[in-house]
Amino acid sequence: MTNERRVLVHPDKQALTGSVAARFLTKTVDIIDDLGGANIVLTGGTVGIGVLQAVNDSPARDSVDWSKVHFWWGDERWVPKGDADRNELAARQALLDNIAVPPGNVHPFAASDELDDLDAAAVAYADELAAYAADGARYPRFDITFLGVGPDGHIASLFPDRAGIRETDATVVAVRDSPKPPPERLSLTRPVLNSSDRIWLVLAGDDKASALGLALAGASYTEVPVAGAKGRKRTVFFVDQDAAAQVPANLIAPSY
Ligand SMILES: O=C1O[C@H](COP(=O)(O)O)[C@@H](O)[C@H](O)[C@H]1O
Repeated sequence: MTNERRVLVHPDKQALTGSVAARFLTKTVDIIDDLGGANIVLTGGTVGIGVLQAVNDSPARDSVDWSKVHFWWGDERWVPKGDADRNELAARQALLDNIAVPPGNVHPFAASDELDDLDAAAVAYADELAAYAADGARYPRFDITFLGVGPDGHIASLFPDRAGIRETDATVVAVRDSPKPPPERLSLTRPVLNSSDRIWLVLAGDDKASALGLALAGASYTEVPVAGAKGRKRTVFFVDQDAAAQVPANLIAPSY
């Protein structure tokens, strides 16, 4: 098995989200068969939530034993629990509220009306990760990590030329200077994201083409964070044609 990065191009965003949803359902069933359970890291963003909606709409949705799946988040915006900006809320509305996942298997970051302090929320999530880790580890084995990608190349809440993307010690960072609103956020760090067996990046639209092209051309991950995303076994970019506009043809794998 190779862990080279692959780019799978789809005609449009709807085809992309449907295809990723189908793969996700099949792969999750396989992971549960092999390992007894699955840890999935979710993303916010338009395509990430579109994938969850497509999973929800799939006739195969209930082929997964959701009681064996734990859901985590790669990042969260520091807003109140019911705020429309919250990645957790969007994921719950798109999928999690509609499947038989036990509440204790869902691991959201704290919200700004639950804890006073952003640093305390980062520590709380680091503790939650550690509570589900194998002996001696600081976070669980992650099977699939979804990442959206911003037009500036950010992944999770790790932004270009900010401290978070350089962090290699902490598992969770408090972000206070996000160039994309809201400014305060929480994020897993790059080593934790990259510990995942599979990273599935999901992005669509011509505003993402430059970041994707630069990342695949070898840009520095401190300048284009998506360039530094690499899973232990697989790293797949699921993109639409618009986002793929600057991807070298030799990197595009057949997707069907
Ligand atoms: O703020 C965020 O943005 C990115 C990408 O979002 P998109 O709407 O441009 O696809 C997302 O991956 C991240 O989780 C989120 O907090």
